[in-house]
Amino acid sequence: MLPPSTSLGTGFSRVTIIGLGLIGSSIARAVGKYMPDVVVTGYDANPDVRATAQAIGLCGDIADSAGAAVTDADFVIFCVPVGAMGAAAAEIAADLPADAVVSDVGSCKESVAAELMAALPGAKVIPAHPVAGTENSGPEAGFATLFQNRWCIVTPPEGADSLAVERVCEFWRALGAEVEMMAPDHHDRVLAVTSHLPHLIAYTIVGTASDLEEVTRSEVIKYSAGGFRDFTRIAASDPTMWRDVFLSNKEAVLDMLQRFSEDLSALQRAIRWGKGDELFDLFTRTRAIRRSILEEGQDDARPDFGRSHDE
Ligand SMILES: NC(=O)C1=CN([C@@H]2O[C@H](COP(=O)(O)OP(=O)(O)OC[C@H]3O[C@@H](n4cnc5c(N)ncnc54)[C@H](O)[C@@H]3O)[C@@H](O)[C@H]2O)C=CC1
Ligand SMILES: O=C(O)C(=O)Cc1ccc(O)cc1
Repeated sequence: MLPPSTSLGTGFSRVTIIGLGLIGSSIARAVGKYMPDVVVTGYDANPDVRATAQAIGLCGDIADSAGAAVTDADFVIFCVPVGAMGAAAAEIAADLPADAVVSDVGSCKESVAAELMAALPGAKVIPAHPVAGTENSGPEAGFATLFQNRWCIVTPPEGADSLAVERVCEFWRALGAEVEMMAPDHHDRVLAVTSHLPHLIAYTIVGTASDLEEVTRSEVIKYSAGGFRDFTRIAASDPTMWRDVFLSNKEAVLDMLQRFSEDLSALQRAIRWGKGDELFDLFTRTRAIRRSILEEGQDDARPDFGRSHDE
């Protein structure tokens, strides 16, 4: 039997969020907005973050230990950097109610699922990844509409409790996301090319520009045209979070990087030998991909892409 029904049928009435940065605070705000009957408890290892969360009234209660945050929970979501998932889960192991569902929002799924299941043997662990975010971090960066019309990929382990899977899917739908199910290793390969490699390229190009001897730093800032500016936004993303992503999704990222390097070398040759048709053909194909993304309607939730935090 499900507990008394809450809004939109997730069955969850007491949600605990561990990690109150961009994603944790966005979930807290979104639950407050779209599931007002659900009680939200938050915890963050950083006392300054807890104090800010308290001051801005992020959730019903801010606990002062991870264990205390979960004692009454029926749904616990880890929103900490992927390298901190195992340690954060170990902290709640003694206090997690037996029937609670556990999930996370980590950008890599195979390693995170393994760490959560190892730290919480017997728990109903249903990992997920909302493919929505910004370059900002911290509890004040979050906003309730972050997940609206964005994908959330749910990666249930083999033999997962199907009711728990459905409740996690419903939770994300209630926050406005579209849910897709995927095997964790496939998720990690798809995200390696669509998210992790682009971040690596942005970090590299901004680093390269700032290391150039003959172009001054102020010239880079002054003359940065659209393309470079877009890279600087991505390269401003949280260093801890992205260090952890690359170390956790090492195999898939290295594989995609190898393919990327080969394609880059081919472009290098095309430029060197004046093969304009090769460049033109590639740029025509890539323009079509951009147009299909826009037609898909997975528009960007960031405010500087035409939406407001307060929507
Ligand atoms: N930033 C983004 O755009 C997206 C991030 N993610 C994933 O969401 C997770 C969180 O990312 P953000 O919210 O952006 O990071 P953030 O840096 O804004 O927040 C992370 C919070 O976790 C806390 N924390 C670290 N270790 C902890 C521990 N052991 N126990 C409790 N709290 C702890 C930190 O103090 C910090 O407040 C990461 O796993 C990331 O891969 C997923 C989708 C998008
Ligand atoms: O800000 C951006 O461009 C992003 O790509 C946000 C993002 C970062 C990490 C994720 O796992 C999902 C989304």
